[in-house]
Amino acid sequence: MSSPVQEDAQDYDVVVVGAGPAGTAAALHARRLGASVAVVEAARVGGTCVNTGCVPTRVLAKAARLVRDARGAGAHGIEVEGVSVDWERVVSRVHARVDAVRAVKREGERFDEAGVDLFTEGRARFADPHVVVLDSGRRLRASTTILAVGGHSRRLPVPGAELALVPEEVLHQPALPRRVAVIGAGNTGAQLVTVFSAFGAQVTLLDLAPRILAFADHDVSAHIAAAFTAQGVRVLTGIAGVERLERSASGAVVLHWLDDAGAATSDEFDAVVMATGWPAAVEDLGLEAAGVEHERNRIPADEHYRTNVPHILTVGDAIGRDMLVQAAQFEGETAAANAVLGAQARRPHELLPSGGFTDPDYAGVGLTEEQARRRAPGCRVATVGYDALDRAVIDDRSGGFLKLVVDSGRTSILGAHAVGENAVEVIQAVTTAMAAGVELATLAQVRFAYPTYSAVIGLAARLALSQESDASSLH
Ligand SMILES: Cc1cc2nc3c(=O)[nH]c(=O)nc-3n(C[C@H](O)[C@H](O)[C@H](O)COP(=O)(O)OP(=O)(O)OC[C@H]3O[C@@H](n4cnc5c(N)ncnc54)[C@H](O)[C@@H]3O)c2cc1C
Ligand SMILES: NC(=O)c1ccc[n+]([C@@H]2O[C@H](COP(=O)([O-])OP(=O)(O)OC[C@H]3O[C@@H](n4cnc5c(N)ncnc54)[C@H](O)[C@@H]3O)[C@@H](O)[C@H]2O)c1
Repeated sequence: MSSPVQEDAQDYDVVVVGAGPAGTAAALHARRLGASVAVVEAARVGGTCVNTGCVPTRVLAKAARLVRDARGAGAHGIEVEGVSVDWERVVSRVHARVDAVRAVKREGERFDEAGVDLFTEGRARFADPHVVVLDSGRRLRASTTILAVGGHSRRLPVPGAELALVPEEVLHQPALPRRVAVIGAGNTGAQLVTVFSAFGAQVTLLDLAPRILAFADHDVSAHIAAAFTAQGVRVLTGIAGVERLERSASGAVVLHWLDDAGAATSDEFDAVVMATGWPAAVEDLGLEAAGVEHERNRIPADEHYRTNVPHILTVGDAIGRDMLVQAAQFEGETAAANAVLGAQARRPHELLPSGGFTDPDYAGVGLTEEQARRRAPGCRVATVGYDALDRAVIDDRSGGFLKLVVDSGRTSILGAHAVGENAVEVIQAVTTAMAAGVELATLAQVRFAYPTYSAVIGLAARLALSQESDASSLH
């Protein structure tokens, strides 16, 4: 498609819109490949992950874990008195840690050092298929544009939704709410539940889906739901819908919903948080002016990250597929190679470990047991409970398990799913083995340092190799 003449526009080989993990990776890689590159960021460099997503959430998860450990210290003979949460200081620490991570990542400086022009003059929107205009009026013309605009939280379209918080607003609250409803039991909602619950709030978790963490392996989802319930969280899955929110005379928020039997129900909360999804930031991007087709929640892309307009690519959360940092970075680099070299690269492999920092942690990689039973008939499953793991017993953290899903010949690992202390790190170790093509028999012979959580991998691999029928376990 030829570009109309724009005398006043600055020319680049590649313009990247959005400087989150996907856009940053795309811009730096395109520059490494020799392109002239501009990156446009409307808010803070680093995007959702470092500024309002993974990093703040992880700081809160650490604080929640400290509260739990302080409350449980008596069992170790250590008396800790008067554990209380100073919300203001928790929030200050979150901001300080975000700044510390930003200082290490140095994204702005890295653009500068690499020779990438960074423009932070507001939002970019297409004027035509080759030109974006910034809020400042600056015009950038590109041979290729990579859209790495990410997504945003959303309020449900129900009356009174403005009374609810979205996740990034939690830190703006002047005080810790005492009664909290979290709507949405995905990764975001589940992590908020652990934080609020550890900090002493009464928490209700609601979801339309029949189970929490609906994308996770069934056993993971069931274990986390049971742990939440044991911690005093009210877990309401399969609700028929949220109807409306109102302000009560006392200033509380009244949430009205239809329960799993369709009956009208309501309760009062000090805060209602909507963690109900993450649509792509397509509003006001001028996609129509560029001829880029999009859906309400995402910008569709082919396996090479091209939109329907071949010189406009899209990566990261905007595609609405994996929505994880570890996916965004790979996608950014792959799209940059396709943009600059005219290559037809795809993502290197399908393995994408992920997890959440709830109490207990959960994580997974590859096929869930349900997926494997559909796609790989005869597959086998070996589950080892943390109660068979010395380190977990030593630490008195024996709730949890590692499940390995292997092929019918007991050669390849198809998936791994864990709940419990250090579950995310355990799954990362299995992912490394899977990515290296390590066979089950080799994994079973790996020596694991004693006493470690990752030793559960060796136990599960040996169980998977030895068992005559599947689904036996060391629980
Ligand atoms: C609460 C929370 C916790 C999370 N925790 C984790 C975790 O632990 N691990 C994990 O892997 N993932 C986590 N995620 C997901 C992770 O943050 C995203 O997958 C990742 O940030 C996606 O990167 P991205 O570059 O595609 O988008 P983003 O990081 O959202 O970056 C997009 C950027 O584009 C900018 N932008 C948008 N439109 C325009 C425009 N028109 N002009 C200019 N700039 C624009 C935005 O300002 C933003 O900076 C979490 C998400 C949330 C919400
Ligand atoms: N630790 C991590 O890796 C991490 C943490 C947070 C977010 N993320 C990623 O960010 C993205 C967004 O996550 P998220 O949890 O915000 O969204 P999500 O889309 O993953 O989950 C939203 C949940 O809200 C529920 N929901 C939607 N409408 C509802 C309604 N009307 N009533 C009740 N429930 C309703 C859905 O059933 C779903 O369970 C995901 O892809 C996620 O993987 C990752």
